[in-house]
Amino acid sequence: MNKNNNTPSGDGGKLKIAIQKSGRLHDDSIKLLKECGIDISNGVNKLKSEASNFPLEVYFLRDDDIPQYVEDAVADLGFVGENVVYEKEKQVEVVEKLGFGKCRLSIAVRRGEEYDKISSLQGKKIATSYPVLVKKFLDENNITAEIHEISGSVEIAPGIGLADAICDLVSSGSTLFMNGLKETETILNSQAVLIKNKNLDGEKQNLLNKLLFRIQSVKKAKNNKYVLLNAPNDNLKQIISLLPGMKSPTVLPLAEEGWSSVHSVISENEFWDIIEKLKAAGAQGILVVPIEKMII
Ligand SMILES: Nc1ncnc2c1ncn2[C@@H]1O[C@H](COP(=O)(O)OP(=O)(O)OP(=O)(O)O)[C@@H](O)[C@H]1O
Ligand SMILES: O=P(O)(O)OC[C@H]1O[C@H](OP(=O)(O)OP(=O)(O)O)[C@H](O)[C@@H]1O
Ligand SMILES: [Mg+2]
Repeated sequence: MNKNNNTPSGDGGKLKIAIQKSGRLHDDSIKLLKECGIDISNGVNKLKSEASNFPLEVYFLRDDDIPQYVEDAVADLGFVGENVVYEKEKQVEVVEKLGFGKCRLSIAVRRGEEYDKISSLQGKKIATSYPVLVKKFLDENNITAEIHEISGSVEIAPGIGLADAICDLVSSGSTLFMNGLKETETILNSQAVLIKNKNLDGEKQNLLNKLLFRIQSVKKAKNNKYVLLNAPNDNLKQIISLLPGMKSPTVLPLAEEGWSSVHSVISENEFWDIIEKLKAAGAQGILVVPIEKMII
């Protein structure tokens, strides 16, 4: 592998990003690039695509292979789950959490089985596709157990006598439930992240900074709502004090005397709390609008 081909002369200075070809992260990865204003054609069975309006080339790969490709500078960047990044232990840098592909890596045992604490795993056989992370977890807790590596359908293992316990990804818990298992320990909380090669040249780092700026603007917008409301002037001060806004709320007079229209931005976390207080303070006609991009 020619590691020097990530120079401006090697590939015209284009950033190369690896995303999952198909599976849980594929659609959200494409969607995020789109929301960043990057148009890529995504034809069926196409393994490589070029953005028409950003110097970016997209490779569609199995998610397990992405950290290796990024370490080797075959790709400069990747969108991949933290679970895969930390299992593969490749020399890559995690740049940004992306807010999708949220799940956890958990130990589970048969529902009827007694399980008090981690020591219940002592001497047991654990089936998993994450041997590195499971070994680390067991070592940290001074547990000796046998790890049996399998590449998929992990939840079936206890039911067919292959193992006493499993360690696999969980989100809704329905796969565990349907296989008669109960979750007993979470060993990692995971979401999709942006990873980068550790030796990007200056030109590619500049492009990455541009992409990152767009990603952060999209993420911020998703975490905030634009709120418009009518406020009686008598209570205007109190209502304004409840609203953070990007600098401070916008206040405009309404046609009806004694009333103002107030516009502001509220973060998702404190949204319902603030709305309740606004209502109590006399705000009326509250409209909540999604924000597409947020640049501070
Ligand atoms: N149930 C889930 N909910 C949310 N995110 C998940 C879930 N399961 C997996 N993920 C995340 O999505 C990633 C891809 O999951 P997927 O099941 O598509 O992987 P895969 O079968 O290994 O795909 P590939 O064919 O690319 O190897 C996981 O590594 C994890 O980060
Ligand atoms: O808690 P849940 O919401 O049920 O999700 C958990 C399941 O999701 C993932 O598999 P996926 O459905 O992606 O299929 P795969 O095993 O083919 O990768 C994971 O490996 C679990 O089996
Ligand atoms: Mg995979």
